[in-house]
Amino acid sequence: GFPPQDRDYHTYTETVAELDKAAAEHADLARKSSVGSSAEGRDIPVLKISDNVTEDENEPEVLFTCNQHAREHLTTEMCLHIVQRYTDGYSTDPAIAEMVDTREIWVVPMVNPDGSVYDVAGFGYRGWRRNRESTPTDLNRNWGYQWGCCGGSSGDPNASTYRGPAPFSAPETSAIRDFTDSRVIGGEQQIEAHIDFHTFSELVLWPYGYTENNTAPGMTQQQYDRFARIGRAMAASNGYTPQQSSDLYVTDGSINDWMWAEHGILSFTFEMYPGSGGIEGFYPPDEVIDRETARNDEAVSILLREAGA
Ligand SMILES: NS(=O)(=O)N[C@@H](Cc1ccccc1)C(=O)O
Ligand SMILES: [Ca+2]
Ligand SMILES: [Ca+2]
Ligand SMILES: [Ca+2]
Ligand SMILES: [Zn+2]
Repeated sequence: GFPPQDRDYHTYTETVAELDKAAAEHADLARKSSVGSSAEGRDIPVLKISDNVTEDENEPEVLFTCNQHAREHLTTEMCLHIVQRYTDGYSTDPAIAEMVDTREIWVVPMVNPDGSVYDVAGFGYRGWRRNRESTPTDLNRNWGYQWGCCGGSSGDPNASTYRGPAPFSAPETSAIRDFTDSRVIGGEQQIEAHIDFHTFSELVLWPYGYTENNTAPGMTQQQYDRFARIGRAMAASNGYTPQQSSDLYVTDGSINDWMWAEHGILSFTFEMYPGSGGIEGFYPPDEVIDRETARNDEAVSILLREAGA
């Protein structure tokens, strides 16, 4: 578990309990289900938030994924903050109620539960990034669009950016893939927009990551411009720096490239607080959780509104 001075961070067990609590306290708005299991057999839960939550209504759907990278624990808090805000806030905030009534929101607070558990299981933080397969995979290099194409990942099983032996070889990425594929109804992908939360550097990133070109097959200038416009609007609200992800460095097999190219989902990465630092940047004190999760409230609202536009 977390050390006493950081006890406000949620462990896997506490995260699952939070989702169960939200579903129990707001049975009309929130329902927990599973997208599958991790390498070590942990359930990977997803919470759906919407009015008439047991009905699949014809409303734009939006996905939030967190904690692909084990040590990036602030992202789990970000997803749990979204859960809390859009359930508890329903009865008090008309803008929240409007979004919950007219969208279907999916939240996956822990994509990589095994890695998250492992990172805090020792006598101090382990700085762990990948999953906990026998040969650990960097989940954010294991997605199947342009997998391993372009020097944006490693084929070395010992490397921190090891892409795995094949696309979707990791149970965690294949679980989220299957869930996303299942949201194609009548030939139409119901999910319109997505944010994958990471730490750190305070950035809003959009695809493609595999190429430094702004346009490429499956990304026209108009589509790029829409990513940039929305990315810049979100960054203006939280003070992060907006850029194409390959402006940072080239990555291949990232979640964003697959979500966009495969499903046409407006998919962003947020790199949260802090803006800079060394390994300690992955472990901000729990005192910053409330401030640094609420910092993204407006950006989340922007994306939810854009999904219905
Ligand atoms: N969180 S991080 O330190 O691993 N950085 C991310 C940054 C990133 C995220 C999505 C596409 C390209 C790059 C990574 O996957 O390398
Ligand atoms: Ca503290
Ligand atoms: Ca609904
Ligand atoms: Ca629906
Ligand atoms: Zn990350």
